[in-house]
Amino acid sequence: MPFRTTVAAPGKVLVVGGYLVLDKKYNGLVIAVNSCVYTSVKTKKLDSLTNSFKVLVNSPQFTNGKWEYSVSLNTENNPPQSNTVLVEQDYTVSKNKNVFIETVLETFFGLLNYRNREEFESLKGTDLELLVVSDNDFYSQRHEFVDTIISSKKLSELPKFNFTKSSIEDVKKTGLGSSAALVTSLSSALMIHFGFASKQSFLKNSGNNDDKYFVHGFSQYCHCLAQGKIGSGFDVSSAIFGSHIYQRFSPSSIEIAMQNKDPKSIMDAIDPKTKRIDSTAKNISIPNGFKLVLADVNAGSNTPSMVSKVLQWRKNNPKDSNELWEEISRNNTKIFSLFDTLVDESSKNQKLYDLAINKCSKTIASEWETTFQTETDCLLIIKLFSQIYETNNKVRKLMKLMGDKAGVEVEPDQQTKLLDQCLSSPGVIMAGVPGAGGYDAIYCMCLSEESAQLLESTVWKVPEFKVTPLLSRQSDSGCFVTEL
Ligand SMILES: Nc1ncnc2c1ncn2[C@@H]1O[C@H](COP(=O)(O)OP(=O)(O)OP(=O)(O)O)[C@@H](O)[C@H]1O
Ligand SMILES: C[C@@](O)(CCOP(=O)(O)O)CC(=O)O
Repeated sequence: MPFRTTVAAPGKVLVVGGYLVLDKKYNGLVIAVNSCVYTSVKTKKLDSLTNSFKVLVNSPQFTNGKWEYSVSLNTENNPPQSNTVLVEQDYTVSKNKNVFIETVLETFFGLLNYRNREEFESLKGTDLELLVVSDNDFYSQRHEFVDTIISSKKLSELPKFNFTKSSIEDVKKTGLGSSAALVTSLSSALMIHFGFASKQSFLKNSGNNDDKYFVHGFSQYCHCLAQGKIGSGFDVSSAIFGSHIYQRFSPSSIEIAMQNKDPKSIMDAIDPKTKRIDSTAKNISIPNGFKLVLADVNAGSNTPSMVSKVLQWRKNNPKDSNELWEEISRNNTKIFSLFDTLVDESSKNQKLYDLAINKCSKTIASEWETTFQTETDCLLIIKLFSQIYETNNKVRKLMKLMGDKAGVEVEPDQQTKLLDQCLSSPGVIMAGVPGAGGYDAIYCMCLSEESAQLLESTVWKVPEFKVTPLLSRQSDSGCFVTEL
């Protein structure tokens, strides 16, 4: 067993396919970002043997960021439970539960005991020390600044893994999927540390493999169990596999395991050989030069209630909702195929592609075709850029319409105003509310670093919009082993 195992798992942005990705018939574009949650697992030998072993979790960015558990065999005899594992929190250390950490630990040590009782028993006389830290973008850093307008330069000068001065329960999150990244990094680190998966399978850019599939299934199961519901799972999928076109898994693939919670049912569900967890992660490249920029808008939204209202509307209006979702899906798919076409065009003629990027990054998207109609050499590429801009705006309108019909502010009017302003800034090709939408976040896709900086120094500085930039950018990588 290694001395210490550390895994980083990225946060996410669901750029295309919000809500539709809940239905296996549709898919979505999820982009992994370069902000990660890191979990480090260390085994500490003790001098004495005890009847259980301790797991000590430390999340130093939070005022109450410590949880302690004792792990032992369940000695209940009515009915006999000798093959189950007990994970009991020591509430003198922290009175609050961390359901995501506890669920992963219970599930993991149940599998460890199921695989090899002696190995489980051998853990007595050791402690397991877990360190969990997250890149600053996962949590609002507004507490560090007195002025309301916060620049990315000031954010970049903060210490890494900055103390939030808040409890984990009260911290304002930014929507990057902290629980999915936590569950994935913790699950991966434990599985590698105890030999359920190989370190080699999780080297950066190691590609997809059976070990990743296995840890993906385990992480999806734990995340759903901890949340008490089965979402689409796009966030755990991108935490494992990075950016891709995601199609959800069948909820039935983990329902029995979630009911029984026994190691055999769990292993049956997540076994890489049977591929019962039938989600797909199709690689997609973000076209050269496209820069994803994110911002936290100082307002909140309640994703679960938004999701339930939309699904209720869909249930009550099957014909209308199917027609609308089919139209949204056609446009989503058009964006995916335009991305692929642009990737081909840039590989065919990088010089011409870069010329088109250079021209369009200095002009507002609505004027590209008229401004450059005589630029015959790169006009094809410019028309492709325009199609992405127009198609994404069409998707925005259709998603806003869906929200109006379902009584959900998917793209509230004030977000519409902000997004339209963003698209009036030179070089901004796409803008939208990611995932479930609402008031709390926006993304933009810019054609150059300069256009991203201009956007931040103009539109995002308008006090009315209450925008705080995030530092995250798109990343190619899913979770990977690293050192802290
Ligand atoms: N660094 C961390 N250390 C320990 N637990 C964490 C950490 N980050 C997240 N968590 C766990 O994940 C929970 C947040 O999950 P929740 O489902 O509320 O948000 P989320 O949808 O993942 O949020 P967001 O997408 O905004 O990041 C926290 O309450 C905590 O239990
Ligand atoms: C609305 C939904 O499709 C996406 C939610 O995305 P986010 O948590 O708002 O980033 C729900 C889901 O896919 O589980």
